[in-house]
Amino acid sequence: MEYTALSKHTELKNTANHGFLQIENLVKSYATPDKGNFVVLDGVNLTIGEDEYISVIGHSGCGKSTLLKIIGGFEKATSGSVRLDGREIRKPGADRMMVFQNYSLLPWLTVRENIRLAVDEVLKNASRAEKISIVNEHLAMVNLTSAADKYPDEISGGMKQRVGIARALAIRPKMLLMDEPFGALDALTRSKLQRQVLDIWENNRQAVMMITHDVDEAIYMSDRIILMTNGPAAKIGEILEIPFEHPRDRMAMRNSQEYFELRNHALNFLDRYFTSEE
Ligand SMILES: Nc1ncnc2c1ncn2[C@@H]1O[C@H](COP(=O)(O)OP(=O)(O)OP(=O)(O)O)[C@@H](O)[C@H]1O
Repeated sequence: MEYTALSKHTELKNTANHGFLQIENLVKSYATPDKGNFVVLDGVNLTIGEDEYISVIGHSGCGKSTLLKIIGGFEKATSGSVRLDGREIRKPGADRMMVFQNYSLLPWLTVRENIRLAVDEVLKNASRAEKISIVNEHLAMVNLTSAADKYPDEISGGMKQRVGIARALAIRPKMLLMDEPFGALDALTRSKLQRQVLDIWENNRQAVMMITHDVDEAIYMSDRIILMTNGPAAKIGEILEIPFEHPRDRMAMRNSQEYFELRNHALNFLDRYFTSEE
């Protein structure tokens, strides 16, 4: 299969002024009992702007979640540096919130209480009235006001994911880190929630890094797509710039020649790496 070169949209290294999150020469390896040192990420360089929506795509096991966890402060880099707003990331912090695929809600708390707990932990100096107002605002933002007093096992997967997103946004992080946030949802719910997340982001822009396996989702939502090479020792293979203005019209985008080219380019990249492994 021929690999289309979209040079106007791709770059191997960041040269633009996106310096809110700065990742330099990031290496992550694990000591294993049988195979010695196992290198997962081998020299990742990336900078992201404070209001940019970034997606990360790559084959299973290439280290996408590891990258996100290092930015989240849950894993330590073996070498290299990761800075947010000029400060080295060493541990988790309220400036970065994670949204996982498996919801991770506390089952003994209601929807409202799950969001309130995060607000209480992070916004310690806010008054009670302010906290109530923040929780209500974020419940409304994801259309969950009427489900506020239900427990996680009384609501659907899409609703649970909306609680996770509302909880993450309620503490007003500088950066939102999402690990396949729509992966467990049916196609219709997925599409609605993608739109909802974009609506929220467009009204209140912040830095977002989202892992996905879905090229269409990545093109629809992101400003840039990070295409990872296969692991072990994965790196950034290419960065694909998505030129469509926000807010985006999914149907109009999909019918454009440019969308078709971007989609093929990303799929060919993934195919090429997949084939080279065989
Ligand atoms: N604590 C650990 N110890 C040893 N190896 C690990 C550890 N955590 C992750 N790995 C390895 O690092 C590699 C990357 O894992 P990671 O979960 O980041 O990949 P991924 O790209 O997110 O995969 P997927 O798309 O399947 O979720 C895998 O080979 C995994 O087995």
